[in-house]
This record gives sequence, C-alpha cells and structure tokens, in this order.
Amino acid sequence: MSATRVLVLNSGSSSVKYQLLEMTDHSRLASGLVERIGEEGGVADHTAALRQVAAELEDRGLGLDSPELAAVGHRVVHGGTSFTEPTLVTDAVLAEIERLVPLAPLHNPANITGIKVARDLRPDLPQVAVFDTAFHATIPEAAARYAIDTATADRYGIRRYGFHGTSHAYVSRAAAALLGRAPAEVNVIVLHLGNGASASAVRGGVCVDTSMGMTPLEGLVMGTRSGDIDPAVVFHLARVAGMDVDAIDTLLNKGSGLLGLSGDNDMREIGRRMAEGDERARLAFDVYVHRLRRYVGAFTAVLGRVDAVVFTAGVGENSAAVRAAALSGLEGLGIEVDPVRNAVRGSAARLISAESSRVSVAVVPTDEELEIARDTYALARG
Ligand SMILES: Nc1ncnc2c1ncn2[C@@H]1O[C@H](COP(=O)(O)OP(=O)(O)O)[C@@H](O)[C@H]1O
Ligand SMILES: CC(=O)OP(=O)(O)O
Ligand SMILES: [Mg+2]
Repeated sequence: MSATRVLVLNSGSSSVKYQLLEMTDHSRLASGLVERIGEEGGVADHTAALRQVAAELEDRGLGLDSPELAAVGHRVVHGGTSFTEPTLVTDAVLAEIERLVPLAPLHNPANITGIKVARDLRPDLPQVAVFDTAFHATIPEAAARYAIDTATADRYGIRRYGFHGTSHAYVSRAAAALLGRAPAEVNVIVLHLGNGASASAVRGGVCVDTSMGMTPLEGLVMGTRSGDIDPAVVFHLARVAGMDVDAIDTLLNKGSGLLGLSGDNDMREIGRRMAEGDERARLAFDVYVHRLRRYVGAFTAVLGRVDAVVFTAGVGENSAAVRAAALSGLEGLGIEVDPVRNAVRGSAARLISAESSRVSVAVVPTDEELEIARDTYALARG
C-alpha cells in the first residue's frame, strides 16, 4: 500500500484545527477542531489537544499509525529569515523554530508542541513545517525594512515578515485561474479577512508587499487586533496611563479591533447590530472598511497595474457588505463592484465586478490546509 495521505495540523493560540487529506484526489477524509485550550470547559493544554486529535482519528480508523499516512504538515506561523520554504523537521529545525518564539509568542509555542506530539506518536514519519511567513520572503527591502536604526533592526530581527502566506499564495494562484491566465501574467491584491486579517500585493505570482509586519499585529483592523497604530500610543499608555508592556500587548492584540471599537469581534454580530441602528457597531464597520480601502489604494500604487482585487477568509468570503463598502468610490482606480453579483452567496470562486470595471473583483475561498498538504506531500515524496 502506498502512503498518499497527509495530516495537516494548524495549532493556534487557543485551538487546534486538523485535516486529513488524500493527496491523489485532494479529498478530505477527516477534519476537526479542538477549541478553548487552557480555558474553562476546554482541554488543559496543547499536548492534551493533540492527543485528543490523535484519539479522534483513531476512533474513525484513521489513526496516526496508518501505513497510508505519508507525512504530517504543520502550520508554523513565524519562520523569521531562516525559513523561506517548507522544511523537513529535524532537531536543528525545531531548535531554530524555538529560537523564533520571541517574534511570535502567541503562535510558535503551539506549533512546536504540535510537531513534538506528532513526532512522538510517529517518529518514522516526515514532519514538515510550512511557514506563514515564507510566501512573503520575496518582498523587496524597500518594503520590508522599517525606517529605524539598521544595526538595531538587524540585531533584533526587526523587519516586515508578513503572515497568512499559504492563504495569499493559494488565493493569488486561484484568482489567476479564475481569470483564465497564468499566475506570472497577473497582478493581484489579496484581502485575507478572517479573525486575523492581512492584505498582500502579488506581482506575477511573487509577493511584493503585505500589511502585516514583524508580528501579525500590524495592518488591517482585525477581530481583536488594532492593526496600524501610531507607535507613540504605546509610550503614551505607558507614561500617562501607567500600563506595563504586557498590559499594552494584551490591549492591542486581544482587546482592540472590532472588539475594542464595538464590544463584538464577530463581523456577523456587527452586521446584526448595524441593522438595528447600533452606532458603535456602525463605527467599527466604518473603521474596518476605511482601513481596507486605504490598503487597496496603497497596493494599487505599489503594483502600478492591478488585474484583480480578491476577497478571502471568513469575512471576505461571506460579507457582501464589507466588500461593497471597502471598494466603494474606487471607480477612479477602475474598480467597480456589481451589486447583484456581490449579493450572490456561494462557496465557489467567483467574479463580483461590474462589466465596466477595468479591474476584476473576485471572491476566492481560501484553503490553507490544502496548500500546506501540497507543500508537505511534495517535500515528503522528495
Ligand atoms: N456570514 C458571515 N458574514 C460576515 N462575517 C462572517 C460570516 N461568516 C463568518 N464571518 C466572519 O469570519 C470570521 C472568521 O474567519 P475565519 O477565516 O474562519 O477565521 P480564522 O482566522 O480563525 O481562520 C469571523 O470573525 C466572522 O465574523
Ligand atoms: C498570523 C495570524 O494572524 O494568524 P490567524 O489569522 O490564524 O490569527
Ligand atoms: Mg482561517
């Protein structure tokens, strides 16, 4: 029996998502989610969560001991400058991912635990790390550098890395396919709007800019993260409000964004409240879409010529209101959304631009797990 299956593990700060994929036809054999890790009513920690994943697969006759399993692919959020491609995990690779923990304290520790548990269960199996940052490694220095002292920046790894790379890679390719063209021929702005959110500018299949920075805090307004903010706000909160660094970190990462503005981090809830005339919800929505429009303008300038603006992830795939509002008034940039097409719901990649729009506007469902599985399988097969 040949091994043609890949298990994908996406360990987040408080959840573990998994998918088991058959790579000959890309069918999904199993998928699931363990939530509320470390919270009341949830499992104790990531080790317990991963053991639960293994047990769930075992119960369905799809356990990690299956000879059909070719490899395990792990989403690793931060690869720093060390990892720009999917990488077979060795002790040295694991040590380097650990060294990068200060750059992604919420994410990398969970990813490391996932790798260790899977390796303990199947030491003979290739474990592959697929990095959120890798697709952004092509961003030129002019866009990746922050304008701070170069020696300090280099010493502490301070630069733009970018995240959600597997999604930006998958979606920019799928958008080219939707336009019936090769990725090398098209310039695309991808708007990945999930709980975390980021925009990227992709020129001919190569990423040239992105909104997230050294960490996943910069850029767009997110569910609980502020996105762009004057860095002096941090000094002000420390000096005037007397907050310590950890409290400010928590405020900006977990208590800001839609949640901070309105009390709700879920765009569906914002929509419901807006329909009832709730002004805080309206303001949160307006701040969210204003930031999006700003990045579309900026990345239009970065790319020079834009063939498509593409919406993806939970909000991007489902919220016609966000899509319409974010791109309203951009006729001058050749961007026009067709209201009827935009209102159509569905799970397929689709165009929502008007006939007269110079730039195509599309909705393309993302599939980070499939992208990770493909990268993993390619590497495991050698
Ligand atoms: N029908 C919908 N309308 C508006 N927003 C939606 C809808 N369905 C899901 N969302 C939003 O998608 C977000 C989650 O996106 P998702 O890509 O699943 O997140 P994650 O980053 O956790 O993978 C939620 O905050 C939710 O507000
Ligand atoms: C990097 C990042 O923001 O990931 P997520 O959207 O899963 O929080
Ligand atoms: Mg997601």
